[in-house]
Amino acid sequence: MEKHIVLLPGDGIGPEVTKAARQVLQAVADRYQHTFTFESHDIGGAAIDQHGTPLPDDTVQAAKKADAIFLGAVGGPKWDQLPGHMRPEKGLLGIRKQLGLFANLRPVQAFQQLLHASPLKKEVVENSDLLIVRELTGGLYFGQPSERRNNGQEVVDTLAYERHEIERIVDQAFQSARVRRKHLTSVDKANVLESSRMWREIVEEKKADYPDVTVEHMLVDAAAMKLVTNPSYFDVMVTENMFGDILSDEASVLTGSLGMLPSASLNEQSVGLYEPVHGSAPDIAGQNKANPIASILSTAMMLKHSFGMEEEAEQVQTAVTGVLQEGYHTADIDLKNGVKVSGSELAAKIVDQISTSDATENIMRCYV
Ligand SMILES: NC(=O)c1ccc[n+]([C@@H]2O[C@H](COP(=O)([O-])OP(=O)(O)OC[C@H]3O[C@@H](n4cnc5c(N)ncnc54)[C@H](O)[C@@H]3O)[C@@H](O)[C@H]2O)c1
Ligand SMILES: CC(C)[C@H](C(=O)O)[C@@H](O)C(=O)O
Ligand SMILES: [Mg+2]
Repeated sequence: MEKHIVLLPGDGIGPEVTKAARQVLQAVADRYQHTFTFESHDIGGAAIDQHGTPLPDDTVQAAKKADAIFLGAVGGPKWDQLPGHMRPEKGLLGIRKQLGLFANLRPVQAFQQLLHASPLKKEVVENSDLLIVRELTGGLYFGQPSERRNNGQEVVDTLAYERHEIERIVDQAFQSARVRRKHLTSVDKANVLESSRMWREIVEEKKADYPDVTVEHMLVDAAAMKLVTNPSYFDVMVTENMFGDILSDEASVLTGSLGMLPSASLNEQSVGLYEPVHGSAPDIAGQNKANPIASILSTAMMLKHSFGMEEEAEQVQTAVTGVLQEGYHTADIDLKNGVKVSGSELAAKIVDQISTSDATENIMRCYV
């Protein structure tokens, strides 16, 4: 198959992890005789420096024509003092909105090899395998007005949704639950927020269409607690944009590092942007310390969700697991008996497994 992939490396560790993602995609193309072509564009702080805007037009145009998009990360202290509309993060929010990427899938699985790397007890983390379905183009991130008023003495942000925006993300979550363990937890703050009460009503209406899925409602504060006390309770969680942002960083603790969590952002045509959940990590940028696994697993999501290449996606996941099994890890993973390597060394080991492994019968079920 021929596929054209737009790369948006961005800032901080973004370029380092994007390089790893590209190497993995190339290894998959070589192994399975696909042709993947790549084209890089600026976004975030890098785009501000080069073009004076966090989201140049040609980046959006290229992304619209691509078969899939990979994004590294945006942001950093260099641009933190810029006004809100000029910040690197606006580039990311802008591309999500312009491509209509409303469905953000964030799978979280505790790898057997890393159970001791979590600050949580092994017995708590074991068997965690959940999917956060985060609404990505509405809610508190995009509602208007969002401004300072009254000479800076007052401020407002707005949590707004139209019915159809909630319906489509809830449908997505039910569909995801259907192909997993058929247990959906809708997370909200219905004891306080009107938007959450409407969200609950819509989930209740939709459940008749998915009789095979068990659905429940949980308040976000309680969900945050249960996520670290009994994470294996959850299968699919669906929630508003901001709640999903916070819960997914919290959930990364189950895996041992934020550097492990991949994501896919899909629109109604299932065009996808794939990115690690983590940010630009300015504290370790340029030191070859960044864990590339979140990005590499994001390419597995791309292979599966945008290209329908299930076997290739499973191969990538098997390679990641294989390298972890051999004890290799980057500095963010706290393992006593492992072998600490740099980000590029870890990526090279994963690439090598993809290229040379003949383990097609021991291939992993693809959780991403
Ligand atoms: N999708 C994105 O582009 C994205 C996501 C989150 C934050 N950000 C931006 O990134 C900047 C930094 O934000 P932050 O520090 O709060 O969050 P962050 O995710 O960049 O980093 C949080 C912590 O996790 C570590 N970390 C993150 N990814 C890692 C990896 N792959 N390997 C090893 N360690 C890793 C960092 O070193 C840091 O200690 C901010 O400008 C923020 O807006 C961007
Ligand atoms: C950088 C920021 C705008 C972004 C978000 O909040 O969506 C990030 O935290 C994420 O999780 O992708
Ligand atoms: Mg986040």
